[in-house]
Amino acid sequence: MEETIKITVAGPRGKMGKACVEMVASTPGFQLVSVLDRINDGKRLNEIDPQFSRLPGVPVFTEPEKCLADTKPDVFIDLTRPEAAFSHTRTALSFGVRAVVGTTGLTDDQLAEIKALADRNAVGCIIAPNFSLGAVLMMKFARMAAKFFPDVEIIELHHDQKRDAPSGTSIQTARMILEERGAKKQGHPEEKELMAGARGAQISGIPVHSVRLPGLIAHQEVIFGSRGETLTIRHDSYDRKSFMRGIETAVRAVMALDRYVYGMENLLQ
Ligand SMILES: NC(=O)C1=CN([C@@H]2O[C@H](COP(=O)(O)OP(=O)(O)OC[C@H]3O[C@@H](n4cnc5c(N)ncnc54)[C@H](OP(=O)(O)O)[C@@H]3O)[C@@H](O)[C@H]2O)C=CC1
Ligand SMILES: O=C(O)C1=N[C@H](C(=O)O)C[C@H](O)C1
Repeated sequence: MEETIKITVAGPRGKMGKACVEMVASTPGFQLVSVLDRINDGKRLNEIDPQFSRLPGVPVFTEPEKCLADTKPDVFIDLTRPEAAFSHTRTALSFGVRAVVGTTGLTDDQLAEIKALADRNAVGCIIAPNFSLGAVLMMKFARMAAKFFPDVEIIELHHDQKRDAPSGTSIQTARMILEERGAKKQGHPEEKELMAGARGAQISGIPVHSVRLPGLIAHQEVIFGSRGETLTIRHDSYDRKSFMRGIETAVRAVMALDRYVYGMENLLQ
């Protein structure tokens, strides 16, 4: 029989954290041993949200070190904010606790520091800007298409409570496209932006446009253009449950890892 995987979730009052707590609590072989919150130290999970009334015994911590030392998880999942995620993940890896990080907005320098720590300590760490299978396939299909359609723009659309722009998924999509076609200037060589931002953010020549509206969850279009045709690859998350299968996969995968992996596309070969 497989051993139970003990898990801590950081960000349990957040949109993703709530969905993740539900997933962990209802997945056979997973045990939620603690949650790490910004507030509510010393309380129980059922006291901070009635949604979790059936999980009365789960302790809430605000100090990562105490949380990890007292409850000894096998895997630490972070779904918070970039600065918190950076600090939490370094702490987890220093404690020898494997990490699965979904929080977006970490800088390249922060990611490099986390990678160095995970690899040096030989502790598994998976960071993914998008855990949904459809989004990972969208990124892979976009990389394939770029070989034949080098001109591309990305439109990412999210709920209006999202703090980071452009989204982690759109940045990773652009980077995967760049692996195939390299950096290049698109559009007219003398193009001028009459209003700042009109042509979006530029990732090595790929324009990325961010839309934030109530009613949306997480959506992205990758539009390729060529003579007389366009190809649009679109993905839509209509429910945060779409990310949970990937987090479950990442938790199982990180148990067998002794190094850093960025992106679910590197696990789903
Ligand atoms: N990889 C993926 O597949 C996905 C990634 N994301 C990313 O996940 C992150 C969370 O998204 P979402 O749930 O929508 O955001 P929310 O704002 O709904 O939730 C973030 C939560 O983190 C809490 N938090 C902030 N600082 C700390 C801290 N130091 N310790 C513990 N908790 C803290 C916040 O508490 P408070 O409000 O009190 O500050 C809040 O409850 C974002 O970076 C988002 O981009 C989202 C969807 C999918
Ligand atoms: O904040 C969100 O909601 C999401 N964030 C991730 C990102 O920045 O790409 C993943 C998904 O798009 C939802």
